[in-house]
Amino acid sequence: MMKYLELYKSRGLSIVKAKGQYAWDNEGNKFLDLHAGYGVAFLGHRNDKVVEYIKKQLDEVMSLTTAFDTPIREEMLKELDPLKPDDMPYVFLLNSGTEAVEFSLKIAKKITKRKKLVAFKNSFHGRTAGSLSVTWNKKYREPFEPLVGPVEFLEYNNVDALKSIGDDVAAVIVEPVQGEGGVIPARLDFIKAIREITKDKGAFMIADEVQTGFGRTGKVWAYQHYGVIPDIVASAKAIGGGFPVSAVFVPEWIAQKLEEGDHGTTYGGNPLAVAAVTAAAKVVKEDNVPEQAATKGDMFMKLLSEELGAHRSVREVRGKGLMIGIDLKLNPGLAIKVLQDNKVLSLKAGITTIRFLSPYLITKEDMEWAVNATRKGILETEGKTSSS
Ligand SMILES: Cc1ncc(COP(=O)(O)O)c(C=O)c1O
Repeated sequence: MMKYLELYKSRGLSIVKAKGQYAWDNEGNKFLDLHAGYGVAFLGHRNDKVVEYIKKQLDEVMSLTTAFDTPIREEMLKELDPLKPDDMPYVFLLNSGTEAVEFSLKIAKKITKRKKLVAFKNSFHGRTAGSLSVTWNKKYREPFEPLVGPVEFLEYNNVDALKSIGDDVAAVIVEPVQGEGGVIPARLDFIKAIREITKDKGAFMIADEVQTGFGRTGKVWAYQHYGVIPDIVASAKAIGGGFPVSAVFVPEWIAQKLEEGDHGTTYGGNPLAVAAVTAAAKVVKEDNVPEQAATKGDMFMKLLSEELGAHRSVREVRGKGLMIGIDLKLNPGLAIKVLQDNKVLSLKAGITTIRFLSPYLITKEDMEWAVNATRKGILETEGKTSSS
């Protein structure tokens, strides 16, 4: 009998159905899904519009390289246009977040003709060679070295540290809110300083919006909270409405410097992925998703702070929009298990943070459900530590 390689620790659940912000296991238990497949299901599981578009496309063309035009691609470009990152009318589709980062780094290296990359402590950009090189966690990186380099890791949210960026740097890659690293929003002065210094030194500023992008933080793109415009935006997760697809956005001047063969992908931009992005873009606009994420995120964060902020093991409730972390002074593993026992799926970030990547459909009742389950998780964690 074959076995699946367990590179992710099993959560001990068999999920048989998911819709909106909920998932059901094989015993009929209903879960509030704030894990959402690492945030992929931000537009809700099996969003009606996304399912409709994929089904329609399945009946037309399923496999095709982007060397051939399709009506669905025309439609996608039209739907994405009002949502595109500022001044970035060119998009290229890939299949995963890590690939979007790989291509972004390649663009920067090719155009600047420089090799050095700058990333930040606690960053996460993926696990293929290029993206892994700019990922901070040594556990992921070291067994596979030498990777792509040289890479310098600077302290996140430290403006002074940016002074070491010289004119040998091809790109500075930054998450506007660090996700895997612990749900840490960048400070305004930090992002502004990155933009200024990269401009000054002729380096690219790459916004890794794989986790933050497409409405989750309360703006379509999280960099838009900071009043700057990066050179390249890498996106994935939410942009496919649940379908595996990623995207790299670039301005005209960069597009003009790229040529045939600079990057490629057999599956990237396939008609099903394109249909999914088209539908996802429609949903984001028609349902005012970023505004909903902003309002609901504020409400959820306020509720979590008010109800749980005073617990002795809670260090901070933080985030942007519906990207929320509850940072504990203890390991969050037990709390995440208790949350799951109370039918709320969440995930870990950094070493001490419970992370909620809620679909935008979350309701006030769902939030109360999550708060109560989190309280139980925190109390049990505190009980364990005080009695041990
Ligand atoms: C900011 C960021 N970049 C890149 C990635 C890698 O994406 P993927 O797992 O789709 O390769 C992730 C995944 O969590 C991420 O959060």
